[in-house]
Amino acid sequence: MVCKESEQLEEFVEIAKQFTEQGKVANYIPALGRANKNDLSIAIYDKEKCISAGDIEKKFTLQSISKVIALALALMDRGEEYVFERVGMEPTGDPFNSISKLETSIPSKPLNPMINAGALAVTNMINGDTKEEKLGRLLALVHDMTNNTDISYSEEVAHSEYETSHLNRSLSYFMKQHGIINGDIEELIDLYTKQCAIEVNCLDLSRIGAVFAWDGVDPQTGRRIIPLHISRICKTFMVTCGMYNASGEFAIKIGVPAKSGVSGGILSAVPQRMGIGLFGPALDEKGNSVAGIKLLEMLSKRYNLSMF
Ligand SMILES: NC(=O)CC[C@H](N)C(=O)O
Repeated sequence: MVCKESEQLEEFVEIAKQFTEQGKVANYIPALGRANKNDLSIAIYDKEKCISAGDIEKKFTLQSISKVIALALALMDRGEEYVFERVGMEPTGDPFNSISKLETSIPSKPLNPMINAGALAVTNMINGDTKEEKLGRLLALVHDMTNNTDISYSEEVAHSEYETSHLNRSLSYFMKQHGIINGDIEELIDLYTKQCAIEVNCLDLSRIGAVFAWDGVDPQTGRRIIPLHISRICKTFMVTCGMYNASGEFAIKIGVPAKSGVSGGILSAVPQRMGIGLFGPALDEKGNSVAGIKLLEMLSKRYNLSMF
């Protein structure tokens, strides 16, 4: 399906773009620091059509958005009992990379799969004999959800994060000590950084959103990609933890399941209505796309998107 530029959407983008000046691009992963902070683009995908505004061909890495896809795969591979024995279901109220609650939570396990500790534990659960096979299986799921088999990962971004992932290594070693994860930590960090470096554009992201919006079914082809109960779990985590420690405010102001990443991408799934993919690399202090949130807020008000 071709995505058509929409004048109305373009107007919203122009207004939201004014907020990019208030944000900063992430630079703790050196390769992300080169993004243009004034970019803002969006694609909206539903059963009948796709509309867009801005440069929707531009590629960006999934970063934390990959956490929700890895969770779907781990749940398909291992089942709910196994996964939730090792990762909790509660929001943290802390930044995404916080280490503090790992030690103080009882039992000692990451509070949810959307923070880095939980995501590392989830990635460690993906089935496969080698890290290449695990990454291949994750990419295959992304290909199915987007209907785009060209998607791969950015070696540059993966390498850049791998070289600087000291905190993620610490989280992983802590969890290994506590029996939450097993295996070689360097292999896990290699897989996790490649997972985070999977490159998509807004259209791909909107198609992923549409699969979640239609409970695991691609609304275009009618093909089931993720079981209904797993899609529901993923969407629930998107509501409670998807925007890190801004999830509460996001639920009030926008009211749709969403997952953000430090590259500036936001994936949203409006149940039974649309998938939304947007990219705006200028981030607020919590690590969410500042103009992206403004744009979603305007769209939610205008089209009454809140599910609450
Ligand atoms: N919030 C994010 O997007 C974080 C993802 C990033 N790869 C990290 O682990 O730090």
